[in-house]
Amino acid sequence: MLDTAKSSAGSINPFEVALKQLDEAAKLIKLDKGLHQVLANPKRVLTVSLPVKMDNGEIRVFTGFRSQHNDARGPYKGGIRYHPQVTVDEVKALSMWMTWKCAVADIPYGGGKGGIICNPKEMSTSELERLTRRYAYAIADIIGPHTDIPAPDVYTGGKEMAWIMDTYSALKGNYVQPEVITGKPIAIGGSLGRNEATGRGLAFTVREAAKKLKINMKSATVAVQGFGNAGQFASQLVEEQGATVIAASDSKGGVYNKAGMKVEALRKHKEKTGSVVGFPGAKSISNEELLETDCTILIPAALENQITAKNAGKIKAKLVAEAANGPTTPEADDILYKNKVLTIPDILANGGGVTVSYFEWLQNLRREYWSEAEVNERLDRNITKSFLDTYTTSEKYGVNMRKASTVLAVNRVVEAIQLRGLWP
Ligand SMILES: NC(=O)C1=CN([C@@H]2O[C@H](COP(=O)(O)OP(=O)(O)OC[C@H]3O[C@@H](n4cnc5c(N)ncnc54)[C@H](O)[C@@H]3O)[C@@H](O)[C@H]2O)C=CC1
Ligand SMILES: O=C(O)CCC(=O)C(=O)O
Repeated sequence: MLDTAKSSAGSINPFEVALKQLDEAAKLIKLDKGLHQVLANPKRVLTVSLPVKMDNGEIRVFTGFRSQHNDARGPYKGGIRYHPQVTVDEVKALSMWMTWKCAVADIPYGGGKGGIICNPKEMSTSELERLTRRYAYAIADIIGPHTDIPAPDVYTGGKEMAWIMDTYSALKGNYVQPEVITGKPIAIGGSLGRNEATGRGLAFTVREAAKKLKINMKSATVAVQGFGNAGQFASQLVEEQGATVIAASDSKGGVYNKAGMKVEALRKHKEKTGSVVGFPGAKSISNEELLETDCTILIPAALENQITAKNAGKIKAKLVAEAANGPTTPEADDILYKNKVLTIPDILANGGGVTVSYFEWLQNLRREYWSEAEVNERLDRNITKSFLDTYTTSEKYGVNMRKASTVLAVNRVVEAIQLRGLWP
């Protein structure tokens, strides 16, 4: 049953979007009906109530979720999102996209995702710690180093991962188990390069797409929606390839300067003021206007359902590189394809994060530490291959990159299901 509540990203239900994308891929590869059903349903969705004592002494009960979509290729893997409008269907969609993402990256994981309905911006650090530990306690029996390995997502990061690792380790044998979670601070087993990995992977896919489209990165202009972990590093790394960032935004609004804005200066401004808004020399724009900016590369790096049938026809970029999960609806995909805008889909473009999470997990299991150069080289090799695999699939089927990446992923997951014999 579909949840009718709004998600973090508005009124379009992300799970309906994910199901439609699956339907389209299933049609292209003439997928068996039973297997289609298997893939349309997460294997398990856990909802938990999380009582937390707030700083003022009141008890508040939060709701949390963990959706485990498919583990045919390996343990469930995926981040945890804190947002006031998280819904169960959003988490289900995100877990399905994780299954496809890990298959496109060809790393041995399935897909999972978690979320808590809360507003972390209005909570103290100690309230967030009590909430995170309560959540870790509530999901401890379904996560684990070989079953389900969480990671950061919107409004979570190293500190939440550290609390989850600590709570899980204390509960399950009382010895340190860093391999239960990725995206940890370096001092407790995090990997060098993980913090930048989503943006770095995206920049590698942009480099490859620019070659195909014959875009000269030195004269390319960039608009980035969402200036958090993914958006900041993505824009910094495309800037390093020679491009100029002319528009950026966050939840409070956006800024535009035709002459360009240095990413480091934008980051410092956001660090100081809490937003990119008010960046010296730039004019204010809305998040909607940012998407329609006249630029070469558009990087949606915030939430789902930003490019829809309403505004897709107004996108002027030649290339859309999706750092966010689910920023484009299927109707908008068709419009962009018709208008010859190349979209590097989320499950390919932002796969750098989970790929380096995989490297972190390997390092933890072996109690090893890799250099940042080694992490980045491996990421480059891996994501470049995924880009080329997807591009070849899109040519083979004559479809856009989203359909190609979903077909590639579904074929890989189905092969694993069939070999293992996991029939319904
Ligand atoms: N962090 C990671 O490793 C990965 C993140 N992603 C995806 O990237 C996207 C962003 O995640 P992170 O950067 O990790 O989160 P974050 O919490 O670091 O940053 C989120 C940013 O989005 C902005 N934002 C929130 N609502 C917005 C709105 N309505 N319009 C414009 N901006 C808005 C926030 O102000 C913030 O700057 C999400 O879709 C996430 O699922 C995907 C793969 C990996
Ligand atoms: O690093 C990971 O395990 C997953 C990150 C994530 O949630 C995502 O790719 O959407």
